[in-house]
Amino acid sequence: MTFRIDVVTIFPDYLAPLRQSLLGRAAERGLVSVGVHDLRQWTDDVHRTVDDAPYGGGPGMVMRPEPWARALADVRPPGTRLVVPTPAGRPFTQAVAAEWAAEPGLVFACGRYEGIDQRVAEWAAQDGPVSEVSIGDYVLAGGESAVLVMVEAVTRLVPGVVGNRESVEFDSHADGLLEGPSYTRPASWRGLDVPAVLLSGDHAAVARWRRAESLRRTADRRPDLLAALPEDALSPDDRAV
Ligand SMILES: N#Cc1ccccc1Cn1ccc2ccc(-c3cc(N)[nH]n3)cc21
Repeated sequence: MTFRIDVVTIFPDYLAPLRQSLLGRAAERGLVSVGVHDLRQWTDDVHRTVDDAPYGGGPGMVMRPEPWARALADVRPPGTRLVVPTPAGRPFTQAVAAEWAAEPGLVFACGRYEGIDQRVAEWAAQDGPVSEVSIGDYVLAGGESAVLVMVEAVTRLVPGVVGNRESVEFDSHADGLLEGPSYTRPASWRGLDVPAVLLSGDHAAVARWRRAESLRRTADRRPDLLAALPEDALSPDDRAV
């Protein structure tokens, strides 16, 4: 089953990286297919206008609803989730990425200016789920960068895309915690040594150490994640860290 991704934008070249590396190989293998569409294709004036002044006044311009409705009617398979990046969205998280990776595909609407007329999201909800999401608490100039981030996070979770399943199952955030530190050769480098337990060959001790480091790092850098863990997520050993 091919995971289908369509992106509608006024800057199609911005999405060129979607053809590279991991996603490129996944596309060649038929696991993922990507379509990028220029919104201006669905305008009907000589200037190919996609924006207009905001009702109620205020700075900047807002994207007109009609070109979006025409584009989505052509591009979006019925029932496919429409993802609209926005600074005012719900947080996009690893859990959301995993949820979406199990669906048949996604359509992304990349806004620019001050965003897209809100009625587009309302209208689109008639034909399937609509998710207005934020990739972080900062304001970008448009949705394209957010789409590159989300496509990368979602497609690496599509079965078969990442060869070694373990490398995604032990991701940061996969278990609600940050992953701990990683090391490789040499064992001693510029006076800095790899923690001895990792050289011990004692797999149980390594697993305990890694869990402790993950908890320690999460408590230090993201106490909010620790607080959000379900009650039964931490063992007595965990609480001793
Ligand atoms: N909307 C809006 C907006 C509102 C005020 C000022 C500037 C913009 C720019 N903009 C237009 C489209 C668009 C899409 C996504 C983001 C976005 C997502 C995250 N997580 N940060 N920023 C921003 C976007």
